[in-house]
Amino acid sequence: MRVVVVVESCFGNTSQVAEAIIEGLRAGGAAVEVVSADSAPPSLAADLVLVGAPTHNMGLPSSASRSQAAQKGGSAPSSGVREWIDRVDSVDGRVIAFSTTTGGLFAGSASKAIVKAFKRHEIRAERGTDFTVMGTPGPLGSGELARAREWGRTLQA
Ligand SMILES: Cc1cc2nc3c(=O)[nH]c(=O)nc-3n(C[C@H](O)[C@H](O)[C@H](O)COP(=O)(O)O)c2cc1C
Repeated sequence: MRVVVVVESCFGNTSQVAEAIIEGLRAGGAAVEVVSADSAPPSLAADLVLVGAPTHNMGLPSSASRSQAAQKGGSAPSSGVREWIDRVDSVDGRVIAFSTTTGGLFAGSASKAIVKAFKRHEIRAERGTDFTVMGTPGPLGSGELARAREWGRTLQA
């Protein structure tokens, strides 16, 4: 199985989750390529395309929210998953979204926003799993990396 993972991250937590998912996928024999959303190509073809981002303001990061992340010590990529989806021509393969969130009732979810954004481009994406961070810079909640590895393993099926 060939997998492409498109990821955005300001403080590194979503990237860590992506790496753990990839470990799980590779343990099952998948060939996995990871690409940063700011340099992802407009057309992708794979058996599985995973798209992950941190939750900002209950949805996908924007240039304004990335600047806010940078003010809090994170990095601010010039563009991310939101802009990549806007310039996507085609994605051939099953698409599954994941995200990191602080959790709770009003946290929102970037994975939900990813599914909606693809829908606007008439591309079907499924909502995968959200992983919990303990605060804006992280760290990830206890056990979340193990859960990400396990999730990666199940995606192999
Ligand atoms: C500007 C900004 C807005 C945020 N808004 C939310 C939010 O609405 N809901 C939430 O769960 N987390 C929110 N967060 C926390 C992020 O989810 C957290 O920083 C992110 O998951 C960490 O992932 P990263 O290390 O990959 O950037 C926000 C963070 C920033 C910087």
